[in-house]
Amino acid sequence: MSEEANPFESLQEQVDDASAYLDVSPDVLERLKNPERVLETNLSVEMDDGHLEVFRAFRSQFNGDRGPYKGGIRYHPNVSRDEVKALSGWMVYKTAVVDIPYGGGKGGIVIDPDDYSESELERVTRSFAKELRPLIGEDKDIPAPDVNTGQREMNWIKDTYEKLENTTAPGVITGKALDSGGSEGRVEATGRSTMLTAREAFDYLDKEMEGATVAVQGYGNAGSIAAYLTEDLGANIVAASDSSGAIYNPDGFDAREAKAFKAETGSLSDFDGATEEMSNEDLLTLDVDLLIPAALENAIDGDLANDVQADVIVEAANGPLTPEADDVLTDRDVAVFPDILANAGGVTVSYFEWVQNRQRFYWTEERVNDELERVIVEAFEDLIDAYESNDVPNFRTAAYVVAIQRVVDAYEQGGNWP
Ligand SMILES: NC(=O)C1=CN([C@@H]2O[C@H](COP(=O)(O)OP(=O)(O)OC[C@H]3O[C@@H](n4cnc5c(N)ncnc54)[C@H](O)[C@@H]3O)[C@@H](O)[C@H]2O)C=CC1
Ligand SMILES: O=C(O)CCC(=O)C(=O)O
Repeated sequence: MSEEANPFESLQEQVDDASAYLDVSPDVLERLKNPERVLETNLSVEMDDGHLEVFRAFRSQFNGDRGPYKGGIRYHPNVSRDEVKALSGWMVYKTAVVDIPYGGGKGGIVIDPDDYSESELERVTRSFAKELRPLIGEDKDIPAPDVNTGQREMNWIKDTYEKLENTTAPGVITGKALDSGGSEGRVEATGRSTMLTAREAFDYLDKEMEGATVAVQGYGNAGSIAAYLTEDLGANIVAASDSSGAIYNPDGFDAREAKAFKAETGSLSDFDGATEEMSNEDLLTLDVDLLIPAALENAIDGDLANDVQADVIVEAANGPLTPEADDVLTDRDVAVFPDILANAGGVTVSYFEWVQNRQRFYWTEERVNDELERVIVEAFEDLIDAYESNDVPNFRTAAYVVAIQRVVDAYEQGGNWP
């Protein structure tokens, strides 16, 4: 196994690769590769037994040329400054490729939420919200969920912000519960964009989705929903994994039942729809029609990429392939459809949530899903146009060509400000 890639360096390499196909000056390129600012703070929080614990937390505001900074907040022991910088950069190019009026940001706390009670997590989250308060706002920076955060944490942040500001501002954060100003369809939105990208990709590549075999790495919000929506298209989910291991059934299993089993027991192991258990690495190298990495960065590195047998990869996770893996898979003609499009449903429906919050007028789930489908299909078409009209090596570079041009246009149209 090669040395773990630094996600921030991976992002920078992706931007460099695509900029070579565009007329971008070296100084503008520096802007495109580095965050505008990063908050790094220590949260001192009282635990249930009275002792104080300190948690390192970050918020990176990468680029705001196209609108307010936008992006999730992650709770994970491996959160680092460089990871948050990378994730915030990917948000810039994600919001640009689907052409919604946002920049990119991301935050995180170094914490394993499984080790803390709900009241401790609430105090940690409210403490982070207090630190974030000067930076965030409905027109400034709008956080959202990511790994290990969801409606509960978003509601705590909204409540803290509104109390400190003595106002109502539901659009300060997205991914909220419905009763707190959330949007229909947000919970499913990330997986839905992965399904839509896979559907469009199979169509473009003249592949049949009916009966296609699918393996999903990471069976959380993004992965499990991508799995059952792809199953609804006629595909056969044959393997899935979470942090405790992978399950497999060559004849396929019911993706919704697997999700319900994990929700009930906390893991996929012993799910009776599976015929065998396997390692996470074995799942990633299964001979399937479609592989959906939906866990964390660097799931597939250059070494493992040589063993990947899937025909098509659609990335639900952010940054699951290292640049070396990309090179190997490009050489091996494996079609990779990138994260910045394939998981953009989350931020797109976050945008719809924010629009609804600003208008105090709420949409039906059908309207949300129809608008999301329109956005993803149009973005897919833009990506294919860029792929076919530039001599780019793969779909990722094509997506960045589209996205970078939009960010550069917005920056240049802004004129000079010292
Ligand atoms: N939740 C959202 O709206 C969005 C999430 N994403 C990305 O999707 C990915 C997953 O996020 P969520 O589904 O929200 O998180 P989640 O916390 O709901 O689920 C993550 C899943 O990955 C599993 N996992 C962790 N390490 C693993 C490993 N080494 N092998 C296999 N499984 C492993 C966990 O057990 C869990 O089932 C992340 O890269 C996130 O940034 C991207 C866009 C939006
Ligand atoms: O919903 C959002 O605003 C951002 C979701 C997110 O963090 C992501 O797309 O990686």
